[in-house]
Order: sequence, then C-alpha cells, then structure tokens
Amino acid sequence: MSAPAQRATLTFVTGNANKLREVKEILASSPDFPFDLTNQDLDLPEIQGTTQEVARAKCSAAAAALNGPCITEDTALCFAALNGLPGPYIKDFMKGVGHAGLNSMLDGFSDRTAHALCTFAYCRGPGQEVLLFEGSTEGTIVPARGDKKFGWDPILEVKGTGLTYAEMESTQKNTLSHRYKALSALKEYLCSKP
Ligand SMILES: O=c1nc[nH]c2c1ncn2[C@H]1C[C@H](O)[C@@H](COP(=O)(O)OP(=O)(O)OP(=O)(O)O)O1
Ligand SMILES: [Mg+2]
Repeated sequence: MSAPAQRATLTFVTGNANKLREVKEILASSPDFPFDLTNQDLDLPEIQGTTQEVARAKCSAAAAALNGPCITEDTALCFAALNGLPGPYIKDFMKGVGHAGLNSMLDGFSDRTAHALCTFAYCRGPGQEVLLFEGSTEGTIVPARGDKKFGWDPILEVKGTGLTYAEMESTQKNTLSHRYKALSALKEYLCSKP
C-alpha cells in the first residue's frame, strides 16, 4: 500500500479570525485544494494606494518575513457615490465612525450602492512575483441589521437577497461573498498549476 501523497503547506497571513474562519469554511467543500492551510498573524505595514497596490505590498512583505510561500487577503468596501472610497481604508473608517457613521457619509447622495471587493494575493517566496485574485459582490449600504460579529457585515445588503451579510447563515454568505469569489479564482489557479 502506498503512503498518501505529501501535501505542501501554504501559510495564510492574517490577523483576522473571521477571515480565517470563512476561508476554512469555504475550503472545507474543496477537497481538491492542493495545499494544507496554516495561519500566521504577522504585523505587516499596509500602504496607501489602489486595492491592488495595497495587496501586492502586503503579500511581498509577508513572503519576505516568512521566507516562503504565502497568501494574504485584503478586503475593501467601495461606495459608488464616493468613487470607490473608503475602499482599502475601510478598517480605519469602521474604527473611526462605525456603522452609523458609514451610513451618514452617504446622506445627501441618492446613490447608496457599494461593492465589497476581496483581493487574495499569492507569492511563492521572497522577491517573487505576486499574483492577485479578485472577487466582488454588489449591494447597498443600510442601517445595521443582524449579527454584529464581523466588521461591516450588518450594513451591506446584498443585491438580490434583501439580506445583509450579517442576516445570512454563513453557508449563504460563503456561496455569494466577495471572499468566496476571490478564493474560487485563487483555487482555480492553484489547482491548474503544473
Ligand atoms: O467579509 C467581511 N465582512 C465584514 N467586514 C469585513 C469582511 N472582511 C473584512 N472585513 C473588515 C475587517 C477590516 O476592518 C476591514 C478590512 O481590512 P483588512 O486589512 O483587509 O483586514 P484585517 O486588517 O482585519 O486583517 P488582515 O490581517 O488580513 O489584514 O474590513
Ligand atoms: Mg489588515
């Protein structure tokens, strides 16, 4: 009887326990994912710039710090009326003004639509190219509804569902979310790689 093939390990660098939980939940239904996922929380600088620039810089820094392959993930919340802002700066906005403040920022605008944008970045090691995989989900900014356990989930009502992310079961969020779509793209790449 032959021993089971040894699977390589891929480190997901994040300090966000909810991201890690969702990524594990999504990958649980993907037995074909070609890596065992581990996690490290590294304190990495997050630069200012486009979502792609932020994602590349963070993943390069993570691969250098780990001296090995890794993935990182950046999530932006982009308001149409504000040309995509807060975008990658949503963490500071959440901390600074919270759900009610994010709603107030759109008062005076007729357009309250937004999209959640997830960017996975993959780097094979220090100095190597960073590859990006994006996923986006459309919605509308609404007064908070549902469980307050994950970030801005209560204020994004997902287009076509009538529900905020926070009102959904995790199984529903994990089949239509920005994170699910970006992770599917990453998975497709990793599974097709020779
Ligand atoms: O699905 C989500 N539903 C609701 N809120 C979310 C989601 N995904 C990220 N978030 C929050 C966390 C943080 O306030 C900001 C993104 O900032 P971001 O730098 O990507 O995340 P982070 O610093 O918490 O973790 P990490 O160590 O991976 O950088 O939006
Ligand atoms: Mg961060």
